Amino acid sequence: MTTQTLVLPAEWRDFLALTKPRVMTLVVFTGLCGLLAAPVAIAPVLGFTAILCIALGAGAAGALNQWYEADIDALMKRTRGRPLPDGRMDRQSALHFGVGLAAFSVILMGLATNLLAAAILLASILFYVLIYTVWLKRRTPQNIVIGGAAGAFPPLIGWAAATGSIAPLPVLLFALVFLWTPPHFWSLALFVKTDYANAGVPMLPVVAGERATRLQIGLYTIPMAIAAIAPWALGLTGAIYGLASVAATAVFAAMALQVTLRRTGAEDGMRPEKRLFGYSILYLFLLFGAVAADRWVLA
Ligand code: HEM
Ligand SMILES: CC(C)=CCC/C(C)=C/CC/C(C)=C/COP(=O)(O)OP(=O)(O)O
Repeated sequence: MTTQTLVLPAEWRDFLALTKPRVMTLVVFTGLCGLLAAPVAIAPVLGFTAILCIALGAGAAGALNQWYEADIDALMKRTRGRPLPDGRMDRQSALHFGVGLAAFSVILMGLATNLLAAAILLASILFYVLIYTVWLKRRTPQNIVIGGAAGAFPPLIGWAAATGSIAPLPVLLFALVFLWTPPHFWSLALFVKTDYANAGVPMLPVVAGERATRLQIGLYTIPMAIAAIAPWALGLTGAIYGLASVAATAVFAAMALQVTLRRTGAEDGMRPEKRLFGYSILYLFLLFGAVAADRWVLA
């Protein structure tokens, strides 16, 4: 299989895989909801273009991330089937694809909407590729705390595309995704710890151990919950978001508390950790859906 694929040119499916399409659906959704929550109606064609640019920019960032880390991806079970470590694509194609797509997305964003949206899009691509992937990921277990900011920019980009400015609501949505990232990632890291240890990536459970990681999940959930409920508490959103954020955050907090209080997950195959990780994704979909619904359903 590998010998045959080595001589084949990469297929479009491999280029698609390079963009990490599953993770990026939520990134794009938060951008879309940031755009929809803005108090001005953007022309549909421009709104669509802005979201397309976020998708292409996020995809470009994913491709450049895979270009840079083909070596560690080859060492992890979860990632070794990706186009580069599996030998289905050469590194130069991935680099050209990533740089080309990044440039295209930022330029198109600037032309279709405004410079502020284009600048934040460029900053998030650079942040994910340079700050997270190249600089922090292999050096410190705080990699995802700082680097995670990259994934929190899309609501700001969406809002900026619609309004040309930023405001308290998208800043709080940025804070929500920023503070959500540690519990999201560390709950997963608890059950794929061996993979990271094998690849020599200093993720928190590898470096500080399981107990410390569980505690950090619990600790980050507190400011995350405050950021989640703040938009409603401050009167920036309405009842739909208020109800959704309080209910969904209570469930998140209960799950995170369970994970925090356990000493080990050895006896049940890390079921609560897997449940928290899965729910973390649904949680952001729910909250961002509610922000947009509040503006459009109750308008
Ligand atoms: C530095 C920050 C983050 C790290 C290290 C991280 C890491 C991961 C990893 C390793 C996975 C496993 C599955 C896979 O590779 O497909 C995953 C899944 C996922 N992440 Fe994150 N993540 C981060 C931030 C985010 C952000 C900001 C979002 C969206 C707003 C997000 C959305 C998702 C989604 C939707 C999945 C599930 C994908 C699937 O169904 O396969 N992540 N994340
Ligand atoms: C332009 C824009 C909006 C960019 C957003 C990019 C971004 C921060 C996306 C979410 C984070 C993500 C895919 C983390 C994967 O971590 P990893 O790279 O360590 O995962 P891996 O081990 O699966 O490669």
